[in-house]
Amino acid sequence: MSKLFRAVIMGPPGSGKGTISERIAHSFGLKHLSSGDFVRENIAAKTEAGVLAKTYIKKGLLVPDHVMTRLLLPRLEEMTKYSWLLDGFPRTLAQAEALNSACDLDVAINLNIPLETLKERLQHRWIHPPSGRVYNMCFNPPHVQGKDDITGEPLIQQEDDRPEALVARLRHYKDVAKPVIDFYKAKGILYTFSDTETDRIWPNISTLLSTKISTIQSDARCASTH
Ligand SMILES: Nc1nc2c(ncn2[C@@H]2O[C@H](COP(=O)(O)OP(=O)(O)OP(=O)(O)O)[C@@H](O)[C@H]2O)c(=O)[nH]1
Ligand SMILES: Nc1ccn([C@H]2C[C@H](O)[C@@H](COP(=O)(O)OP(=O)(O)O)O2)c(=O)n1
Repeated sequence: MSKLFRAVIMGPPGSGKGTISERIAHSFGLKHLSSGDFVRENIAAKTEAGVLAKTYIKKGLLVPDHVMTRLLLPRLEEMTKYSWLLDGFPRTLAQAEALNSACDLDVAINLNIPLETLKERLQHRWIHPPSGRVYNMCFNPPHVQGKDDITGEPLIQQEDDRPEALVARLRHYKDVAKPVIDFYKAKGILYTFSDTETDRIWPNISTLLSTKISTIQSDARCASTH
């Protein structure tokens, strides 16, 4: 049995984590685990964690570590038989340490995107909440403005994408992201990609994952023959 591959993708709001995660899932057959979708599911289901999370998100703040970890780790336990890519978690050192105690990671992808690019992207982001499909009027617009391509249902703009909420989130993100980046750099698994366009970053990420995944699978084959 080939060894499973586990990765996380990190970056500030609007950096393209979801967009690139979908491409990775499609190209490499990894399960895309979106922490943001898990949060929104819990909010919609009015779970205890969801109700608590909503109070923080409305203020443009991150959900507290113990709430995110309580929400996330049980979902990872359901995925022990799969290779996956975790999107948007960890965002703090405490979350990274909690994840590290639960499983080993092969790669941590870090997106380093300029502030002005993030603001521009999120002003034009529209989503279809039931499916989590993401659009952008400049990058990947829907066929019909304001309507989801698959269901025709209305698209919305997220509350925490508003410029005033975004400024608070970006400031907070910068404060909490550095220890996480240092944590993965120290483990030798951090790979940072800097650009303003996803289409220019994607080939480099694809090359990295092709190399890493084939190395893991060839090591697993060698181990099974010895
Ligand atoms: N113009 C432009 N928009 C992009 C590019 N890449 C992604 N987008 C759009 O920018 C917005 C943010 O991309 P996401 O993939 O949602 O970013 P994210 O990091 O998952 O964002 P959060 O879920 O808020 O953390 C979306 O509307 C994307 O369609 C790009 O290269 N250029
Ligand atoms: N580790 C995490 C992941 C998401 N959240 C919160 C922050 C966001 O407002 C919502 C939705 O996350 P999502 O990844 O979709 O949004 P952003 O990347 O923050 O733009 O959940 C969090 O507080 N901590």
